[in-house]
Amino acid sequence: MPLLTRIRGPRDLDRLSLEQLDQLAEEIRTFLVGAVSKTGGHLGPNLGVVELTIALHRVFDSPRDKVLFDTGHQAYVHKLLTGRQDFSKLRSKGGLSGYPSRAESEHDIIENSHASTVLGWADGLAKANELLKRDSHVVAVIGDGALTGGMAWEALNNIADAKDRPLVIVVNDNERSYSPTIGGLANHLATLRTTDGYEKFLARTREVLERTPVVGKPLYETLHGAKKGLKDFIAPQGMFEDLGLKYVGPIDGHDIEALESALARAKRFGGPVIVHCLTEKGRGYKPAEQDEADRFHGIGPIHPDTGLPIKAAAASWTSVFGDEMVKLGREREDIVAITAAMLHPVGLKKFADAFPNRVYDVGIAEQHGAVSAAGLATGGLHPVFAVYATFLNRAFDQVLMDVALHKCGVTFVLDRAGVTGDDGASHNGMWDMSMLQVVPDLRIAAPRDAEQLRAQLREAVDVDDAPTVLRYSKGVVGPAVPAVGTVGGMDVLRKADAPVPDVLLVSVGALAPMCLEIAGLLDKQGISTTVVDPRWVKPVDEALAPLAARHRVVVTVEDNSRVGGVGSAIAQALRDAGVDVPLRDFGIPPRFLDHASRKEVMAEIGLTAPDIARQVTGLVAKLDGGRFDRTSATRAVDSVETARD
Ligand SMILES: Cc1ncc(C[n+]2csc(CCOP(=O)(O)OP(=O)(O)O)c2C)c(N)n1
Ligand SMILES: CC(=O)[C@@H](O)[C@H](O)COP(=O)(O)O
Ligand SMILES: [Mg+2]
Repeated sequence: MPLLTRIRGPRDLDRLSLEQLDQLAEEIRTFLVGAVSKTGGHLGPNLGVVELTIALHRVFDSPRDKVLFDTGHQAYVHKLLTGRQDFSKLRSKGGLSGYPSRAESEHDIIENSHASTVLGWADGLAKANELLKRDSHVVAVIGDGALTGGMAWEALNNIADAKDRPLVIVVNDNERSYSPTIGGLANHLATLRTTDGYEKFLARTREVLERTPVVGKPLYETLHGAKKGLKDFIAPQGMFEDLGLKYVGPIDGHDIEALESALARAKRFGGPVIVHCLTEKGRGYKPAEQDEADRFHGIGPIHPDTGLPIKAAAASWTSVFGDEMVKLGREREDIVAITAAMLHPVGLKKFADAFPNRVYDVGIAEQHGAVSAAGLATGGLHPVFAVYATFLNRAFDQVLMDVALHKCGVTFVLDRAGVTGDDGASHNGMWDMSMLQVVPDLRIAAPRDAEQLRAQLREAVDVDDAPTVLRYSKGVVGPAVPAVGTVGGMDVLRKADAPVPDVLLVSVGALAPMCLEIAGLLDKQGISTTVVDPRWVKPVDEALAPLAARHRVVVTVEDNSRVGGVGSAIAQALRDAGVDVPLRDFGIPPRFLDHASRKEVMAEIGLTAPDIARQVTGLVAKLDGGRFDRTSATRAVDSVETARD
């Protein structure tokens, strides 16, 4: 990589000729395939923005000028050009983040990997530049998928209002989110893509007319002056133009010279301007180009020559959900599915194949998805909105005020709940069970294994007068964890072998195997433990308080924030029931977690069996300091119904 290794910062690009820039682009593609095939990551999106990112850093002067990326999954090339070329530990602990990171570089601004926020950031930065009279440009790169998000349009509405506030918006249009981008906007962009750009027409006309003596120049001026009508006729740009935004394009997003020319013009424009670039996701790497599903949007480690995964996919929580949805779809015609531009990742592809007119891809528009679900439910259907837990954050008010307030039977299935790890802070599904605790009548289930996922999904879709939520982890589904009894609606996973058990351990969702391991470790300390799985964690099961009263201490373990999570809700339920048994809640601390593997993050935050067992042992030891009279406790064992044969 003779050229790439010589690029230590964006200014090193200035001395390269066009031929060398094309060579650099090839070197970057080779680098990306070689590096990301080892680590996994967003190969497709980054292969699509090689020339675009080179041109951006040639025309704009980062970090004085701010180069912003929406979602940030397509910022690998930006990292390569801004002094970060060691991708050996990409997305791993201590290695480069898979997204922009302020800790890594002054060239990075937005770390949030939630889509459709870049234009808001750009609007704010442009306003600050204007007010502080700062000589700095703002250029925001937003994908056609992210442009389907409502926040992008809220920002555009503001940006278009300030005709003299410089701001360059680059639409990176590769016609896809994961799947082909949907909706009216996508169709409009397609119109812009397919017509021969007005700019090209004008450039050609100027050439001809300037060679035409006498009438040529005035005629050109007239033509240029009639731009609105002319533009709509030659290259309908209605939407952006009608918003008052200057539109430049469509530009070949793989032609560095054309890109630089368009970006330079946009930079000089002195107001808000959109540069519409046509790119190809996965460009230059056949396996990605030929990947119909999502052009290698996000991959695990692969064989670089074939693009085939190194590890075969094992049964995941997602696949268990997807298969059960197909069965449900056959049994109940009222069941419909919603996805926010993530049909495959949330496991709805099979449902879509089986029931093509009963699945709605709303684009990257989770808020709309939730409100639309309220409409679907009110219209007599039962929508199942499958979405990553962290992406539901932005639809909180819609869940509260549209779905719950109107008692709509909507089921939200939250994939990637809990610590996800390598996608960094904004991808952990660590807020859902806190956020949703405050939604009246909403019920939350946290399945511990595949059988419980199937069962709880069926229970959820049977509720037609309130929202229900299922949440489960990323990746391979855990081992089957059978119940040995029940108490109320809760499953007993392990009965204490003492008449007055020490610990009632409340295990939430997929952490059941770890909780059983904790109980085993406590056994070795002579501490007896009952392990229960509430199954439905909201509302708190009525049998929990009386059961707690028969133990010396309650311990809750959840893959959610400690703040306002299940542990907090159970503590409140015990207080309300007048049961003052000490409670210790284990969960994710309320802080942003740096990227690392899930296992590493869980260890870092102490959500491991040894860590928890150690703390519980200390707790019980304190109780044994004489504060607790064992004889006063009644027998707990008989309160557990013996397991059905
Ligand atoms: C709020 C939100 N919902 C969903 C996602 C998951 N997601 C990440 S990238 C992506 C597709 C983005 O498409 P586009 O903006 O066109 O970028 P491209 O990958 O095509 O470059 C989606 C849906 C997200 N990051 N944020
Ligand atoms: C950038 C983005 O939000 C998605 O591509 C996300 O990285 C996917 O995560 P999974 O790999 O867990 O599906
Ligand atoms: Mg796209």
